[in-house]
Amino acid sequence: MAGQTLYDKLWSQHLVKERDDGTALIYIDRHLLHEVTSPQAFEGLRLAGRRPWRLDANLATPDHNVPTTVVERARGNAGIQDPVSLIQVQTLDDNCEAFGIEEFKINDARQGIVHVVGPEQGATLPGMTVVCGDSHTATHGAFAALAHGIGTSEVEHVLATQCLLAQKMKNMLVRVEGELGLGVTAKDIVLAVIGKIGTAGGTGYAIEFAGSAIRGLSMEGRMTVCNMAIEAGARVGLIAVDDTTIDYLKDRPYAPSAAQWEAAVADWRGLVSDADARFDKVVELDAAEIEPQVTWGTSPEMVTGVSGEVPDPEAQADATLKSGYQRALEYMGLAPRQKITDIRLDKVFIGSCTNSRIEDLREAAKVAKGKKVADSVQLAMVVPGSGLVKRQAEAEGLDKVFVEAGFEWREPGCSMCLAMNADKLGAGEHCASTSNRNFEGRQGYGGRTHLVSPAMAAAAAIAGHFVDVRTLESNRAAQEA
Ligand SMILES: CC(C)[C@H](C(=O)O)[C@@H](O)C(=O)O
Ligand code: SF4
Repeated sequence: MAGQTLYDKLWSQHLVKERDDGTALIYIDRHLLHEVTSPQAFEGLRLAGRRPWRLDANLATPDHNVPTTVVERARGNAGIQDPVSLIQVQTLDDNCEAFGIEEFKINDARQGIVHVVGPEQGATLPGMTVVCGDSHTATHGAFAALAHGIGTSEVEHVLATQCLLAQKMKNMLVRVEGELGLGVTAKDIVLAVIGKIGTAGGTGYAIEFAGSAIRGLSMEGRMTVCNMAIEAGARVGLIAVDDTTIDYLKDRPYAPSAAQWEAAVADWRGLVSDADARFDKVVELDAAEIEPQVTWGTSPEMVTGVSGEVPDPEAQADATLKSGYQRALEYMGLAPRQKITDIRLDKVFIGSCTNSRIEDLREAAKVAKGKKVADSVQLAMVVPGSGLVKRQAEAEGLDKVFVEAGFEWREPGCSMCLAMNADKLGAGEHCASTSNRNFEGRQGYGGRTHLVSPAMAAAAAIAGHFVDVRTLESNRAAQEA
């Protein structure tokens, strides 16, 4: 028998029962909750007279609907101007209180985007099944956890039973070998993967990311990669356990300690695909060939290297592709063959569960240090992923670097990643954004999103248009030498 993939191992370790038709019941170790997808689930429990099955498996925090300005946040929930957002956040608080679920409320220092908070607390651990009513739960797979989004009715089911009806996925291996160029990051890797396989390329698969370029990433970088597996169509992204994983988790509040830590680590070491494991599909990329990526269209697969240009729809032989490109260029207000570096920005957003961790902020600050945001950029904002990321960044003086350069330094939340709170793009505005989705209206009605890495976003804020961050990096390297 062939060896097992990491996904196969995680699946079989959590399988409660599998039927002949392929439907299965799996056990869920960790359930994360936020205000958008939990209200009806709690209501369902209430109507059925049920209680959560295992309280300590649950952890909640509001993120999508929270305001991010200091003034509003100082007022707690009362600072939420939008009535619907206020109801959502207040309902989460009330439900967690009523059912006894731990919640990091709006002004708890540990509050933040649920996918930043879980790993930061060590609430996400290798070998776990992790679910949340949120598609970017794929992020947690960076820890060799089987993690994916679920719908609201499933949130209720998990709350009530700690189990989930699931179907086994196929196995895909995305191997990225070699060394990344200066200034090229995890975000560029995952955008390049999506550019290569498309937004439906991973449908039905659990993607394991492997190869020397992936092993060389920090946990922050690995989370960025797995975060966007869903944008490649795969509900699950995974990375095997190694020393980087283990070092990150040591002494985190929810991680095991003392003798239990040693036992856990011994166990976690086995969370790798066997050498003879078989994958249904294998995709390979050469890290050295990956440029800083910029999306030009209205889907993450509409992406190219910064040295490239907007494609010409007329040059597409495929009729569907041609009309898709035409529509995207029209919405984005871009011309065929326009150089990527000629795209001018109105706003810059550094944040979201893709890129709001400490390393992301460090990379952006490195670029912004001693520079000024271009006059033509109306708003450049940095939104840390959690209160603890914010605190760490302030301890390192990153907030000062940003503020001196003309960026706004905000309170943690999903912010301008999606138009569910006060931070929005106006119609027609171009935004360099470190988030993960760029479809029409994602950041505000008529808004035009360009997905990039934190360093690329910071560089665009300074220049007022996209610039190749590698030229800045090589300048700096030359100066330091
Ligand atoms: C609101 C939530 C259900 C949604 C998701 O599932 O991903 C959001 O987080 C997003 O990024 O679009
Ligand atoms: S930061 Fe964006 S992608 Fe992440 S959970 Fe919030 S809205 Fe979804």
